[in-house]
Amino acid sequence: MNIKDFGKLAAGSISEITPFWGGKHCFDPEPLPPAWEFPTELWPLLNEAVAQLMLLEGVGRSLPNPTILLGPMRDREAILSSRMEGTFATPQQLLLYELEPIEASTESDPRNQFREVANYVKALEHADSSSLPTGLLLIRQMHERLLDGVRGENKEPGRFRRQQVAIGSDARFVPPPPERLTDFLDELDAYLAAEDRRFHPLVVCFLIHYQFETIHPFSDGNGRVGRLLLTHMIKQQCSLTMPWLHMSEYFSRDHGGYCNYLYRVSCSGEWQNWIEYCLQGVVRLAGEAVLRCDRLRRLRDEHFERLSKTRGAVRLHGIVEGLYQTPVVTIASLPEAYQVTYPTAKADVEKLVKLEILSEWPDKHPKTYYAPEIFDIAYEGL
Ligand SMILES: Nc1ncnc2c1ncn2[C@@H]1O[C@H](COP(=O)(O)OP(=O)(O)OP(=O)(O)O)[C@@H](O)[C@H]1O
Repeated sequence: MNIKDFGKLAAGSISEITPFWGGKHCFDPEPLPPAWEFPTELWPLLNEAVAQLMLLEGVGRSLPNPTILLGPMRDREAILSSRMEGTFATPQQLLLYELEPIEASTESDPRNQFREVANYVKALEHADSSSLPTGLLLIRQMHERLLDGVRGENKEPGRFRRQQVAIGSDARFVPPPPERLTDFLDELDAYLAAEDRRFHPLVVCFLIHYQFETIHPFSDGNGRVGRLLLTHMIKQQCSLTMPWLHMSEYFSRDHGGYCNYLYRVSCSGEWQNWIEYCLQGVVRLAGEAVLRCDRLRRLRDEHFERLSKTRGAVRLHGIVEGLYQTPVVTIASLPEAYQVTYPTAKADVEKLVKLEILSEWPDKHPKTYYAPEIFDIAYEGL
């Protein structure tokens, strides 16, 4: 860590630590809230971000079935947040792994990565269904789910770190040492539980995201858990009915830029730039999510229109609705989910293929079908 980067306006202090591969200095952040005032020139952007978020909430709430939007958004978040940290799965690999999770046999087996991405989805779902307040216990549970069953050293699911870490192979940033972690985490926990009326709740989420990443409480998974927490906080702090907004898609468009904004807060207290950058992301992503939702809703109407001309439409409706949650099925996966016999499930799939709602995925055994039109909208650009 280049301590010359840290000036008088730094959002914390540099201190000496026991030398390790990343040097002999670390950064101790000041507890939240920062000694910074939200500037009047950011009000129009904040208003626009909140308006876009509320529009997304309205569109989401008006959906006949919220999974139309939530399923694809969760998957996109899991894929992109993991990709930022070098864990890769394509949408196809994620969906097929979820359909049939086969354990990885070695650390280098790519199924390890598919599992981590699938775990990310589970961690999002866990946070959403948990009745725990947003605090350290929930954060540990998210970490536990994220790294559950993943092979590799230093994973320690659900445990705060007991060793020094550094960010980047060049140790560009060194978080506080493990012996001071409890103090920093207790302060963060207290801030999470408090209601800070000095800042808009949406702004509070981004202050906390910075603080969490700067403390870096785990030996692995900090980037992803920080962004899982961010999704959850945006829902909670902004009183959304569902976690509609996920920020990784925005951060991943310029990973270096995102990390630089975080770094500049530490070095020179550049809260304004960080918050402005995040609010711009909210405007952009919420707008994109509204459009995606609109396209999925119109496609759903069109699918139901196609179904209305077919016998057995009521049962097929249920299957098609399920495709908006997960656009991939095997015949064998249907009988239990829809209380039908295997021959009925087979006939249903054949009807959906005829209606061009399902297509067979090439070279898959057992035969696997997916909904190409849903897939293209849900995973566009991934
Ligand atoms: N200068 C910085 N200050 C604070 N946080 C930062 C800084 N630079 C990057 N980060 C955060 O740290 C994350 C990466 O940290 P690191 O490489 O240690 O990941 P990790 O703990 O292995 O987590 P994961 O397994 O999710 O990658 C980034 O995605 C970003 O959220």
